[in-house]
Amino acid sequence: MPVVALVLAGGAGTRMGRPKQFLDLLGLPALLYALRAFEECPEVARIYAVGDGSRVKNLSREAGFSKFAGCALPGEARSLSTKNGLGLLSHEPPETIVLVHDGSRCLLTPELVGRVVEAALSDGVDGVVPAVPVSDTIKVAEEGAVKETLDRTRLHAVQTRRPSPRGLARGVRRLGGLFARRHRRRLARRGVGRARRPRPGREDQHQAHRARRPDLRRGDPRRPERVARGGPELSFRVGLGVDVHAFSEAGTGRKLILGGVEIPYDRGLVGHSDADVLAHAVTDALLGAAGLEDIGHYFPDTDERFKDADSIRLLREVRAIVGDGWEVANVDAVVVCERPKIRDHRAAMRENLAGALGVEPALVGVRGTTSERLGFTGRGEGIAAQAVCLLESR
Ligand SMILES: Nc1ccn([C@@H]2O[C@H](COP(=O)(O)O)[C@@H](O)[C@H]2O)c(=O)n1
Ligand SMILES: C[C@@]1(CO)OP(=O)(O)OP(=O)(O)OC[C@H]1O
Repeated sequence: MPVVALVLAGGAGTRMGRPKQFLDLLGLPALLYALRAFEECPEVARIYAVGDGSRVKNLSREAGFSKFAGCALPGEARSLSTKNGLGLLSHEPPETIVLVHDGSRCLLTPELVGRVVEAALSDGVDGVVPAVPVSDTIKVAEEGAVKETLDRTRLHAVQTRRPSPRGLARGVRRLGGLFARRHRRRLARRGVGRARRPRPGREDQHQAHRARRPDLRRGDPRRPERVARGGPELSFRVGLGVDVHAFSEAGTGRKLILGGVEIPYDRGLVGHSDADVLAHAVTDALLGAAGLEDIGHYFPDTDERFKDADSIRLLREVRAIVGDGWEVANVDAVVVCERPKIRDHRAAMRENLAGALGVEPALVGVRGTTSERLGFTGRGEGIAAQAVCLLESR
């Protein structure tokens, strides 16, 4: 019975901000590992894909793969991509087993593919999913209250999409992919048809962003975030922000704003905006971590729109510019001045900054220090602030 793979590689990576299947993993795109697992599995005769045809084809050619047989365009939804892919299989014999796989699940091994095929070939099986037993305690909660603790001996965490619907190609040819799927579901609702059988998977077969291979532990220089230096493919990025503002003369009525908090003091800081030196340092740290331009690029001090601007609002705008592909792991900031002492305002500052960043205040540190009367901060001429921001890709 022929076995073919259909690798879905057309996702835009909306949640992560870029296509996961092309993330750099030890110098190679994640997708290549998924394709290789099928290439090296003797049971698989051909590999089809859904995605950017020329990119997938080049990847296969450069890797010397011999089984690549064609690529279909992605659809707007995952189900439509699968349908497009299944459309490529019209010339395959009706009894073909189709291994449908998500191309971003790159730690698949030829052995696991082989085990799935073996299970799919056994009698009475309609489909197979690789899964691992759940080791966590799973509770059902409603409105914050625990309702039930599930019996985990019955639970399996499924590691990939439905990989081997036997005869699906035949169904697709006759009925169209979506109908075939709906048809199957209707039968299942009625209790007709055969259940999909979970197949023992391996914990390390998860998607790229959840990879837990024991040989790629944190600190190992081969971990993806370490090897892809400097490029946009890093999983973590750090940024540093530094800012300085001079004190106004006493009695001008200029407010002193730090981290969005108005601090009672006889002098404020001079600036085009509200001169919130702390918010500016955090903003630049965030921009730096995201590999973007600096604060002055987005909010020029020649633009009247930013005259006396609320810098916490500007930080919120920058957080939106950075986008959902990055999660703020944490921020830490230091304010340098002899006076005023900021210790009583730190909690409010952390709350304001965290609110603009869309994270919990616990992830934003703010501390104050003097410069032991040295330098311009020591002479009370102004305030300096520094911040670091760590971003983690989603
Ligand atoms: N602007 C400041 C400066 C200092 N603090 C607090 O005082 C502690 C001691 O500062 P040193 O510079 O003398 O080490 C510092 O750890 C802060 O708790 C402050 O709140 N605001
Ligand atoms: C936010 C802005 C807007 O003019 O604030 P400024 O008060 O000018 O502060 P600075 O830190 O010198 O530069 C950042 C500017 O983009």
